[in-house]
Amino acid sequence: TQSTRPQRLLGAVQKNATRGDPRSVVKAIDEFCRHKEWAMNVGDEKGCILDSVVSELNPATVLELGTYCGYSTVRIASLLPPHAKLITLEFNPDYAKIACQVIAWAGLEDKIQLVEGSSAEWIPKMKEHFGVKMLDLVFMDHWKDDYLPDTKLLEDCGLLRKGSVLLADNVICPGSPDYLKYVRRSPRYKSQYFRSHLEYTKAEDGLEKSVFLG
Ligand SMILES: O=C(NC/C=C/[C@H]1O[C@@H](n2cnc3cncnc32)[C@H](O)[C@@H]1O)c1cc([N+](=O)[O-])cc(O)c1O
Ligand SMILES: [Mg+2]
Repeated sequence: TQSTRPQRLLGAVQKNATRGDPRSVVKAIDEFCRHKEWAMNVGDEKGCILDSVVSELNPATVLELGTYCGYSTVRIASLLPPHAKLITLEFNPDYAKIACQVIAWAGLEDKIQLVEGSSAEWIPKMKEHFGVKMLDLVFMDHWKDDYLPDTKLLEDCGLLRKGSVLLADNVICPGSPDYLKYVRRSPRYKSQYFRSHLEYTKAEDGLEKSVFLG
């Protein structure tokens, strides 16, 4: 039977990356996507912006929406301090299976909790189920139409505190216009656009970093 692109991406990790070395896993995926098959990872260029936001924030609790193959999951988790936790939500079981193996190859299972399920279902369960008090960082990279409703859900569930950071991928391409308008207009956020390019291409894209002001 035919393999899927995520399966081929995992194969490239297992072939070219060193077990337990997250940076080699990130590199292997970027090489695969740049030279073999494009895939919707945040990628190396926007990934550097992601790295700088994570490193500067030094978050204890991170939520990622949309794991896909686990590229940004591994990228973020490799920069977290010792007792920090990253919870990542993925509702496609096939993608979740691949991401789980990519995370294991990177040796980051102890820092990452991969949950197979939807943001709508699991955001309201964050506190009771994971003992999460507040989220320091939310990385949004799931369906672009869900960025805004999920942001409002995070607010309503009391998961954001003064200083919590929302970092959204693809605010230009494919774009999330309603989300962008909301965070840029709302007095409750201080928003900043980091201009970059769509992963592995020359098209414009960027990340929007929005600090919740409480
Ligand atoms: O469409 C894009 N991303 C959508 C990503 C979606 C991923 O998040 C999961 N998901 C969705 N709602 C969910 C709710 N809850 C959990 N997982 C969820 C999907 O199963 C998928 O794994 C995209 C597209 C391009 N592009 O150039 O076309 C570039 C990018 O960087 C992109 O991120
Ligand atoms: Mg993306």
